[in-house]
Amino acid sequence: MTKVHTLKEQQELRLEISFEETVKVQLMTGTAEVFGCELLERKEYTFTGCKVPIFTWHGCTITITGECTNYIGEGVEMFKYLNTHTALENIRKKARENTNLNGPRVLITGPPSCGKNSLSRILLNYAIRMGNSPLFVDLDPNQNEIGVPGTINVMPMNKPIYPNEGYSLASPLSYFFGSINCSDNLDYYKILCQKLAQSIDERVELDEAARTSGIVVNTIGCIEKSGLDLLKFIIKTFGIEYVIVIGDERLSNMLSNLTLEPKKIKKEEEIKNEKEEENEIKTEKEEEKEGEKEKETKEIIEPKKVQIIQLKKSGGVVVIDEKERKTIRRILYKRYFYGITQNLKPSSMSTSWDGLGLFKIKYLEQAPEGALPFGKRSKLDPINVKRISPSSKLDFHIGAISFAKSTKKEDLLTTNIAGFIRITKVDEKRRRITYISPSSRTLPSQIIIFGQLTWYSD
Ligand SMILES: Nc1ncnc2c1ncn2[C@@H]1O[C@H](COP(=O)(O)OP(=O)(O)OP(=O)(O)O)[C@@H](O)[C@H]1O
Repeated sequence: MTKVHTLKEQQELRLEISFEETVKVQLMTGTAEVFGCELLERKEYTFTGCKVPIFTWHGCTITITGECTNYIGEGVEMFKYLNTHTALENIRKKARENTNLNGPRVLITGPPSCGKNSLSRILLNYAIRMGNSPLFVDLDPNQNEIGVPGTINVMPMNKPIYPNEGYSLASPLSYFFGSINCSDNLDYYKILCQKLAQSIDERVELDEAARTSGIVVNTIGCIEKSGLDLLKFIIKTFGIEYVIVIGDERLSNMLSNLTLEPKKIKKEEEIKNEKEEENEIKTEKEEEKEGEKEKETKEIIEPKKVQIIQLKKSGGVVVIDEKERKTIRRILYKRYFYGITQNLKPSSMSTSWDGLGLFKIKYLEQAPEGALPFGKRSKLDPINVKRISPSSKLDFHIGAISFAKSTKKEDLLTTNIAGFIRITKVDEKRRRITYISPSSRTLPSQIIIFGQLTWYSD
């Protein structure tokens, strides 16, 4: 059954489509966008198992074919989201004009299901529409938008995130945490965040588009106690200058006094040399310029206050319960192995396990602080990995193919990942492993790391 919906300016048609239904959407007249990505007129978009807001700035007519819950709401928050984008765009403009300045480093936080991921998409899409190539950092191992669950990732974004396709899995830089909960090993999670942040700093140094476009960081929804400490750690590690807090004034307050240590400090010697070079008699204009330069250097050296931007949750955001999250994670694995539109067939391969290096990350139970004498930390190493022998216990496990150059613990745990396989069968008698992989080529590395991730059904 096809239904026509007419939207007035700044209204939003909100669709809630179950995993069993498929719904087709067509923009017939006017303009409309989904999470900031414009819909093309008359193009048919197919959605299944998701919540989709179709927003219009100036009014439109849309047809919906298929069964779903839907209603029209006022997209009042979109105006504030657009204002936020405009402010970020101004910072990018300044970065393009002045190589001493960088594009904005933005982090989005708030309680679970408040619209963090949706706002990340909106800000990324608006930035891309203006010709920027921001880096998108997804630090949520529970429901990672870029990679599979259990990973944290960064990806340069230079084409829109299409409404029914999500993020292309083209070239993310992935680190394998191996669990969907950061709290399973906070120390290890933090080390991976540091590695990711370091890679971003290196990229920003070399890539002009990344330098001026900045980064957008999506975080986990845990904001109490250790979650709050983790959030502060992430803000410092990634040098976040702008924190967008959705729908939680208390959190805004808790983050309000954060400062960043200066990253770029000009060495005294450098400054002295620059001054010596310019020891000629100066005109008034030159002196003025010099004053500005000194001010700039000073600004770089002084700790910078993190700015908090408080935004309201959109009226359309839907709370996702644990059962639905589980289904979404299964879909994310399926998307990895079967392609975004799930029309690819992964290769089923078999290999001898001789020559393979199989490792498992250990998630040690850490002694609660209260159980230790005051001021003492547990002596157990919280970050560990051990070599394992293949056994049928590995069936259905997700294995990360590591780029590690050695089997030293540090290399295994902190090297980025080439991709993933899912073990389908371990034949202990014949010493062979059967697995599926999105690529039919031989494994790019013999080192495979397992965590706690399994995927049972296709
Ligand atoms: N305006 C809207 N209308 C309808 N659905 C929406 C709207 N905004 C967001 N949603 C849906 O609400 C759900 C929750 O939003 P989102 O995933 O952005 O929240 P989140 O804070 O990132 O969640 P979490 O961090 O807990 O995983 C998603 O399914 C999203 O598609």
